[in-house]
Amino acid sequence: MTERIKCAIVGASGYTGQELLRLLLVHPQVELVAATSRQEAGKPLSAVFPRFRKLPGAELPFMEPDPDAIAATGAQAAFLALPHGVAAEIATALLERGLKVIDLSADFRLSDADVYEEFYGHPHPAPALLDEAVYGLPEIRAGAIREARLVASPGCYPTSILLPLIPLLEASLIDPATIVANSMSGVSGAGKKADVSLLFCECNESVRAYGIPKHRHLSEIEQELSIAAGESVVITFIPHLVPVNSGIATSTTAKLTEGIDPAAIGEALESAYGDAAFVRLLGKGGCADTKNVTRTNFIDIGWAHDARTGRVILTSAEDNLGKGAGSQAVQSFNLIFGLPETAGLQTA
Ligand SMILES: NC(=O)C1=CN([C@@H]2O[C@H](COP(=O)(O)OP(=O)(O)OC[C@H]3O[C@@H](n4cnc5c(N)ncnc54)[C@H](OP(=O)(O)O)[C@@H]3O)[C@@H](O)[C@H]2O)C=CC1
Ligand SMILES: CC(=O)N[C@@H](CCC(=O)OP(=O)(O)O)C(=O)O
Repeated sequence: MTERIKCAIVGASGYTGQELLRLLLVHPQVELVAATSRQEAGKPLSAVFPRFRKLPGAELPFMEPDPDAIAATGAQAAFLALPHGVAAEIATALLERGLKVIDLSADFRLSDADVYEEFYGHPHPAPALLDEAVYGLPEIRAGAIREARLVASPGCYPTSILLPLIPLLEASLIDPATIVANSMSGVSGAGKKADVSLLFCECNESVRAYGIPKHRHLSEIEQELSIAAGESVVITFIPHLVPVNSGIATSTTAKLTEGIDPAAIGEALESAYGDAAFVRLLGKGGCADTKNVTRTNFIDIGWAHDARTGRVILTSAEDNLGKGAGSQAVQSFNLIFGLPETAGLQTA
């Protein structure tokens, strides 16, 4: 049997950290050697998360997020499930110690430090690493991810918007100036923090838009759409909070390019993702539903064309903690280490 790859999860007590624990504790090619939390340091994983009791590795104690101590465990790769700002500092220290880093935060997703400062409100903590970081959408950048030392795993909303749109923009099937994306996210998307607006009675049985008109995810969405379109793209993005634990449903519309047969939409999606392990195409008229993707690494995508308005309608669904965060990061990890892309991720 080949040696298992030693992995660390930094920020393992939060929501995406817990999702990474769920996947990596049973990943056939991984040995989890470090899991950090300042608040839970010293306690075994199983004491903090009883759902992991009796799984191999569940008695590993949480440790402090100290880069020297993490490197001393022999970890070859670190998943960072930390707040932005904090992640960049720890990433720098771990890269210096020879680890590969898969960062779930927004710190390395933007290639321009000025755009980071505009959207995140503080100067970038490690601008020298921005050129090297690879935006970790495996369906689009598998080749670069395989060679990467530092992967910036995409945000949850961006994944659900970018994957349906990129093939259409690359083939000039839609007008980039007309894109509108409405997304609905479960509450775990906000992380495991005390915040009055996230209390049960503030969210349950209620739906609200937020973050308009310039949610911070617009920065990476527009960056990646602009690359696909070969021109600067600016879109309207309206996120909503819905009373479910996890899952993102996104509905995106854009005008079909004049003279294009609507059937080209389905053909472009099929050509881009027909062989993709984790993209499930629902075809014309298909409406993606979060209940089919939660706790998986799948994203489901459907499409329609409204002849009355000339607009294409795309629907997509993913788990914000899965394809939108933890499992997508594991998909990149698999590519970096030359494992089957699906290793440890075939859950339903
Ligand atoms: N939730 C989601 O759906 C998604 C989240 N993301 C991004 O992933 C990252 C993690 O998100 P999420 O899991 O939701 O966050 P949580 O708030 O749930 O967890 C944050 C984790 O980081 C640790 N942490 C917090 N502050 C520090 C610090 N200063 N130094 C070291 N460790 C710290 C916490 O543990 P402790 O305080 O005990 O140290 C905890 O383990 C964020 O950047 C988020 O934006 C990306 C995609 C989707
Ligand atoms: C519901 C909810 O609050 N969602 C979060 C998205 C969190 C996230 O994915 O953060 P990054 O990708 O930027 O790391 C938000 O809107 O801020």
